[in-house]
Formats: sequence, structure tokens, C-alpha cells
Amino acid sequence: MRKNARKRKNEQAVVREPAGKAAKAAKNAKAAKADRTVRAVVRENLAAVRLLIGTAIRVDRRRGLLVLIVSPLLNVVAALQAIGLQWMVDGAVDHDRAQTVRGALLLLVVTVLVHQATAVATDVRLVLQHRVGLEFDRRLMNLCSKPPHIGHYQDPEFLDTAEVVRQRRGEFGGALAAFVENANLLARFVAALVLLITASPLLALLPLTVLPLAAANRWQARLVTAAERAGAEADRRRMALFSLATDPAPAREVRLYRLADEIAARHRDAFAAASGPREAARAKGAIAVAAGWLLFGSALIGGLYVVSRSVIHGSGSAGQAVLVLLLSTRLVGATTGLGWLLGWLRRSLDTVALYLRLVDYPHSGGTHGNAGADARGGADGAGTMLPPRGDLVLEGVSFTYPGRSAPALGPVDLRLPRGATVAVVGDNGAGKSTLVALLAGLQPVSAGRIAFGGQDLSELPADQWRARVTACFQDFCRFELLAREAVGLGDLGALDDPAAVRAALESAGAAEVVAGLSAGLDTQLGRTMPDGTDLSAGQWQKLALARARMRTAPALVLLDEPAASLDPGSEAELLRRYLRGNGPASDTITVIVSHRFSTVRDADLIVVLDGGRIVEQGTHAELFAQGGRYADMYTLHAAAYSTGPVVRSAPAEDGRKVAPGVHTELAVDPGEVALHGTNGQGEPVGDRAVGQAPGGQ
Ligand SMILES: Nc1ncnc2c1ncn2[C@@H]1O[C@H](COP(=O)(O)OP(=O)(O)OP(=O)(O)O)[C@@H](O)[C@H]1O
Repeated sequence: MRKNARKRKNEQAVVREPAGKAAKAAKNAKAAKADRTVRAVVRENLAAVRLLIGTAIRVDRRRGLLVLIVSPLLNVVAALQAIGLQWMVDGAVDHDRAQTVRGALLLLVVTVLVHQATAVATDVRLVLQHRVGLEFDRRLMNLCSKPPHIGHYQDPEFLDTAEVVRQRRGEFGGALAAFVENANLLARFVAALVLLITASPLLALLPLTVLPLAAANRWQARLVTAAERAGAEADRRRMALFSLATDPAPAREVRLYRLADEIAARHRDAFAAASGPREAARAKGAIAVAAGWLLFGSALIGGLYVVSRSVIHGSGSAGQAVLVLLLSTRLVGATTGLGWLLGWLRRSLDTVALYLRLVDYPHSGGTHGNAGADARGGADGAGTMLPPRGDLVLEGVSFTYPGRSAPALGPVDLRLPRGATVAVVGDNGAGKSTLVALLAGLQPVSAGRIAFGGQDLSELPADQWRARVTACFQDFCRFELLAREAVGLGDLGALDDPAAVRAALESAGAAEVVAGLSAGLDTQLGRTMPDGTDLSAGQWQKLALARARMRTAPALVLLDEPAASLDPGSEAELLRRYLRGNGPASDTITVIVSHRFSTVRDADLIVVLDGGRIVEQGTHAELFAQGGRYADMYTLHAAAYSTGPVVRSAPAEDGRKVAPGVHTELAVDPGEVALHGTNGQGEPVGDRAVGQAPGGQ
């Protein structure tokens, strides 16, 4: 029995020993991690302070130095008031007039100086604070808009951090104020403490009791920041819902579908999801902070009691007793102030640290918001020149969005010949817009390479390629500016050249849009602007097309659903300009993404995408003859536009496949049907060619 018990005990020990070692190792790892975390936090805070101070001095050197140095100094000088008072009281008690006058003078000079100089320093600080805030605004704008690629807008991690920073955007100027005010109070605290220590060295131990308080504050800040980051997605949802309820664009559907209550409810839920954990974190941290305060407060009051007692009952003078009382009041005031201000500083430094995280984000270029000034698409392209013309070649190109496992596009091999018009077709989500973004150099390829005239685009500064590209995107921008600016932006160099703007409008078929505006090119556009004129969706799109015409000899024109908002006449005009020899310079490659087969059939090359892969490519005739994916889509499209019962009347003469039930004539040229409609029997109305505008223009 006993033997068995001993054996069991030994076995347990054997089992326990590794477990003990593992626990120790885990403990060590945890300690190391905590140490790393503490070091990381300290590093982060120091970097934030450095950035704040550096920014203040960079935006306004004189004011920066005044606020950062003179302001805390004044708080040190203010402690001399207590000495002046001590001299006065001792002089009065000892009937020493000279001592009394010296004390009174010191008190007077210090009080006037501190009062006046503090008023000036506060004004200066307010101006500086404003400038620092503007500087961070500018940097944030650069940080988001200057990186060569737009990948950061697709990464939820970047978006979450950016959301928190955007929400706290107004706090950057305040961060400087928080830093200065804390430095002021700290200076006041230290000055009072040093003078008190001369009265009682025991008080030298007081700063030690601040440490638990500081740790508690830091812990609370970490909890709150973590909760804020966790709630950032819900916050983004909340902001999007707010925009949905307040923006003019969704106003019609919000009313039609009576969405107001639903949006408000979701907004409430999103707020609760974001703020609940934040409040909980704050409350949890507050308990630790309160305990820290209790400890520090007890030490402070206990220390002051000991000092006062020894001065009053000991050998101290009446003046010394006054000094101790006055300094004690300052010390307690500074401590209470610090308690409040430290929270402000802590949050401000967190905000600056978050901003620094955005700066360090891989897509940002890491140059404090000046990213992109010399941003490169890939390797250093200094000295490399883009050939004037050439084919655009994609070799094994693929692209995967952040957070996705499967590529949205690719691998793709494709040659876009110089001067060709290339149509890209495919179902929703096939990868067409992704291809457009890659061709525009807005996204770096995940694999493979894109070369123009044999030059790998990733080896060039992104701007060099983009200066040769022009585009009308699917979600084109409605620039709420003067009409001439909204178009002229397409070539900043020609922004103030009305002749260039008019030429672009003319060549995009958008001249009549501006002709109809009250002040022509000088009309303010957009309903959110005072006296702004709003345009129809099609008119906005025409201006976007005109913008894409500002660059007169681009290497590549990208048109992603350029006719989505256009009427048939305008669409036909667009085709005439881009597909029928009236487009940009003859060496220009034009890529048109469209679901409208009337738009694509005249392209030199048609590329069919499916699930991110090229499944077919060729001319309309070739692809139609193949009877594959393109032929299917084309015939479906034609059938969709046919209003009557469509009957296949005869087999196609050239033996092409025709979908059952589709009239041969539609299969031959449904573009005409799409543009002009049918007469109810499946017959196209009128005999105009596709490129003709209504009314035979
Ligand atoms: N920002 C993004 N983040 C993650 N996935 C994305 C993002 N944008 C697009 N995708 C995905 O990539 C795929 C291709 O999208 P893309 O916009 O290129 O398609 P498309 O062919 O242009 O579609 P459509 O005809 O509807 O405009 C889709 O599956 C889409 O869900």
C-alpha cells in the first residue's frame, strides 16, 4: 500500500515537474512579453512626444520655443512667491523692514511677471495649437491621398486605425496643449516639492508613490485604446449609417423604402457595439486609477502633515510655516490638476501614436504624410524613362485583395497592342475593375508584371506611368467645383486654360452640358455648395469623360462602364469617338469595360473575363464564331433587349451558332436593337447604323 502510495507520489512529481517548468517558462514568456509591451509603449509615447514637439517647432519656431520652454519656466518662477511671502512674514515677525520690503518686492515682481507672461504664453499657445492642428490635417490628407497605390483603402486594419484617427482629428492641436499644460503643472509640482524638501527631506520619497498611479493610468489608456480599435469597425458602420440618413444622394430611396427608423435602429446598435466595450474599459481602468490616487493622495497628505508639524512644533520660523502651507497648497493643486491633465495627455499621445502607426503602415510610404512626393510604384526608378509608345503586356499578372485568400484577378497573360481599342467584358465580379486599377498603376500586382513598350512598370516611379494614363472610372468623381475646374483637373497644367477645357468638352461630346449652365464654364457645380448647380448622373459622367480627354496624347485610356449613365445617342457618340477612329492619338491604347455589347463589338480586341481569368479573347467575329462564353452573353443581351417573342427565322448564313429562340437578325447585330429598341415583333426599329445618333445626326 505504502509502496504504491510512494510510487504514485513519484509519478505525480514526474508529472508535476515538467508542468512546473512549463508554468515557469510561460511566466517568463509572459513577463518578457509584458516587458516588451512596456518598452514598446514607452517607445511609442516618446515618439509621439518627439513628433509633437518637432511639429510645433517646425510650424512656428519662435512660438514653439516660447511655449515649450518659457511656459514651464514661469511655473518654476511662480514658486518664488512662497519665498517672498516667507521673507515678508519673517520680516514682520522680526521687525526687519528691509527683509519685509525685499519679500514684498519679490512677491510683487514674481506675481506681475508670472501673471502677464502666462497670459501672453496662453495666447501664443492657442495660435500654435491651431497651427499644429492644421499641420496634422495636412499630413493626414497627404497620408491618405499621396501614396502611389490605393491598397490602404482596401485593408480593414488601415481603415480601422484611420477611422479612429479621423474621429480624433481635432485632438492633434489639443495634444500640444495637453503636453504644455502637463509640463507646466509638472514644473509647478517639482518646484514646490524641491522647496518643500528643503524644509523636510522626507518628502523626497513622494515621487515614488506616483509610480503606481502612472502605471494605472497607462493600463487604463491601453484598455481604452484597445476597445476603441475593436469598436472601430462598428464606428465606421455608424458613420456610414449617419451619412445614409443625412446625405442627399440616398434621400429618395430612404423615403421610398421608409428606411429612416431602420437606419436609426442600426445606428443605435452600431453605437452600442462601439461604445459599450469602450465604456467598460474606461470603468475597469478607473478602478485602478482611483486606487493609485488613493495611495498617492494619502502619501501626499501624510507627508505634508509631518512637515507642517515639525515646522510648527519644531524650530521653524513663522515664515517657514507660511512657506510650507503655501507650497503644500500648490503641491496639492498641481497634483489634482495633473490627475485631470494626465488623462488628457495620455489620450492625446495615444492619438499621435495611432497617427504614427498610419505613417508606418506599409502602403503609406512612411514619410509622415509626405508619402508619394517621390513615391515609387516599385524599385527606385530614377533615371529610367518610359518609352514613348508600345504594347502593354501583362505576364502572369494576378492580384489578391488584402484579407482575401483567392485572387480577384489572374493569373492573366494579355497583350494590348499599341493603338488598339480593347473591350473587357464579363459578369459582375469577374475582375474587370480590378484589371483597370492594375493597368492604371493604382494597385501593385500581387504577382507577375505589367510592361509598357518592354519597360516593367513596377521599376518606374508610379507617377511617371500615371502621367501617361487617363481614365473615366465606374465610380467617377463628382467634383463640386467650377465647371471648368471639374474638367480641367484632368490635366493640372491646363487647369486655367479655357481653350483646352473647351476642346476636351468638345471631344468628349460634353460641350452641350456646359452650354446649358447659367454661367457656362464658371458655373459652380454641386448642390452642397452655395449657389451650386446639380447635374444629372449622365451629365456628371460626360464631364468625367471630358476630364479624361484633357490629356491629349495619353499612352492608355481606361473607360470603366463609360456609358452607364448615358442616353443611347450619347453612347453612340462615345463609340464613334473611341471605337471608330475618332478617339485619342493613334498610338493610344484604349480599354473599355462595358456590359453593353453594342459598346464592345467594334473593339479591335475583346477580352472575356470570368472568375478573374481570361476565358476568351479575339474580335467580335472570331468570338461569335467560337460560340463560347462571349457568344452566349452577346445573344443573351440581344434577347434581353428584344421585347416581342423572338423566333429564330433562319440559320445564320456563315454557320455561326445562334441561341435557340433568338432572331438571326438580332444575333447579327443586336447592338442596333440595344440602341434603338424593337417594334414589338422583335424587329429593330429604323435602319440607322450603330454609330449614328438619333435623328440621323
Ligand atoms: N476592395 C475590395 N476588397 C476585397 N475584395 C474586392 C474588393 N473590390 C473587389 N473585390 C472582389 O474582387 C472581385 C472582382 O471585383 P471587380 O470589381 O474587379 O469586378 P468587376 O468585374 O469590375 O465587377 P462589376 O461588373 O460588378 O463592376 C469580386 O469578387 C469582388 O468581390
